[in-house]
Amino acid sequence: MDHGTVNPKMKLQDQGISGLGHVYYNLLEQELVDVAVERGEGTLGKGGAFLTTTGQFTGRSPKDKHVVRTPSTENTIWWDNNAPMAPEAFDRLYDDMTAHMKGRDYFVEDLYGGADPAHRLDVRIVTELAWHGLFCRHLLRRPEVSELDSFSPDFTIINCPSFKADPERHDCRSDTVIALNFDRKLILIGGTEYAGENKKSVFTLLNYILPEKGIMPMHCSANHAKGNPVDAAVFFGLSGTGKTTLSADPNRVLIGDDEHGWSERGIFNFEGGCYAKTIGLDPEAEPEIYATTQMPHTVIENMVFDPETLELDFEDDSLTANMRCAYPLHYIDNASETALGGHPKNIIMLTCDAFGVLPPIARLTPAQAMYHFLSGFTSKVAGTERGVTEPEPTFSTCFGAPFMPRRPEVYGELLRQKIASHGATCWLVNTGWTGGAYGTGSRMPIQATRALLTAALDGSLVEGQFRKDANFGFDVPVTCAGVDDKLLSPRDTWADPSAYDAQAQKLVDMFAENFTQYVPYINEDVKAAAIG
Ligand SMILES: Nc1ncnc2c1ncn2[C@@H]1O[C@H](COP(=O)(O)OP(=O)(O)O)[C@@H](O)[C@H]1O
Ligand SMILES: C=C(OP(=O)(O)O)C(=O)O
Ligand SMILES: [Mn+2]
Repeated sequence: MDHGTVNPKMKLQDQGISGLGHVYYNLLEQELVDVAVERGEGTLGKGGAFLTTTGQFTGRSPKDKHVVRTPSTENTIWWDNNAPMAPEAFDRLYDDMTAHMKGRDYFVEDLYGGADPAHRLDVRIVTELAWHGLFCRHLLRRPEVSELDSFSPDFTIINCPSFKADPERHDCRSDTVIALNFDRKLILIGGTEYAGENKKSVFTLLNYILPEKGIMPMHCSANHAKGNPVDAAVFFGLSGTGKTTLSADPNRVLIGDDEHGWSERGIFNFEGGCYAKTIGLDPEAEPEIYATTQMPHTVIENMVFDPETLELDFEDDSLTANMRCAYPLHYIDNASETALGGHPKNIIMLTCDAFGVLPPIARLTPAQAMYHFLSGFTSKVAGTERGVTEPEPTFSTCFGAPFMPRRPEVYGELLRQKIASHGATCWLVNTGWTGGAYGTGSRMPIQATRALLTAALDGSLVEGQFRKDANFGFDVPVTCAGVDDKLLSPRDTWADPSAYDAQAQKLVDMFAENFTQYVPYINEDVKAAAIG
């Protein structure tokens, strides 16, 4: 087999990493699939997809993620949210990991994050698993072949699942570790095969770097109106709230499904691909995403399949509810070629409310938007983090606390300024429960969410009538084409309205208690928008 398509001038030994077995530089998708199958990392699936499992960990390990504490990060990192690691411990981790790597084969992919050339970050990913290289080629962005020869990474990520960290030596919590060192421009990942750690560590990196350039990094999906990139929308949301599902809208152009920046020029995707959950994926409701599961090189992670027919089982969650497929953006028919959009006209904050209290959509004033952005109320859904087995209500600030190295107000202030300068309309959308809490009610019908979003984005919803919500103070439409009026009034969807009132009051109190931490940092208008 002809390995190594583009050998960059800068090799791993030029970065001080030597003694490895064979190093494969910048293999392309088909070669990575072939090598991965040859090495027994997985199975060739229908249509040329690659099927694999990740063993013990099938979701992120947020508690094992560390940031190295040095004079340069001491005052910039939000230490309440990011576990520190001593620089000497990181140095030992690096030495031990690179010693462990000796004699083993590795895959290097030179890629970048950020579709806007002015703000892109060149990242070298060194992986022990060939299919992690493939995953990163899908999820990150690919330089032109002509750029590879002179590629010089701004940051290097080493992902070595067979390496087990030692909490004593490495100042970490378990044998799984994700360690970000902003001074040494290195990220080390060990002890987990879950591919999502790769992309979310690049995201965390960009969340650290971009605010200093005045760019708002966002845990959101994005799309724009057909033929009109200026009419863009972003959909903030923690994992499982519907970013990927709702941004793939046959009537709009997909910019990206998970991570974007908002600069003075508009929005840009950080990534080049999508990472969709496949549990219960319905070919009728989600035809675009469904189709990718049988396309060449798509990575199918932790799905049960029939070994004879290779038929995927979209219902069997015995490995995890967080089963996934990863594919490049262009696998979705109506994806943007540039991955760029204008300043968003609409900002949607997705919340998966397991209490069944919040309405399916509400319009927010800029101050209310800031309140909800800092609060980040939603649920952790099953499987996306270790130990989560049913929807677990949480306040995840910026709708992505696990990926925010800086204090929430840093991101909040950037968003506030951008909304004020560009006049976006803001919405809160509940994709969680209706008719009762998790256990008694049901998940919000996707068709209803889609109809509400269509009306919000085409401008028709703002033209209609609204009621002010007694508990939360935001405006809720009373009617919308294609949606049962009753659904818009959550109290009426509950069998027992007084039980709704009690649950709503509980949620109001939770909001109030959670928000006290932000009060010292916010403007008067946001204080006035506070709930409870
Ligand atoms: N009303 C709804 N809106 C969005 N997603 C929904 C809704 N009801 C159920 N779902 C399911 O919730 C999951 C959302 O996951 P996904 O779109 O991957 O979220 P994210 O990209 O934010 O992690 C999908 O499995 C989707 O089918
Ligand atoms: C990959 C992830 O992101 P999301 O579920 O938001 O797509 C994750 O949270 O591990
Ligand atoms: Mn997603």
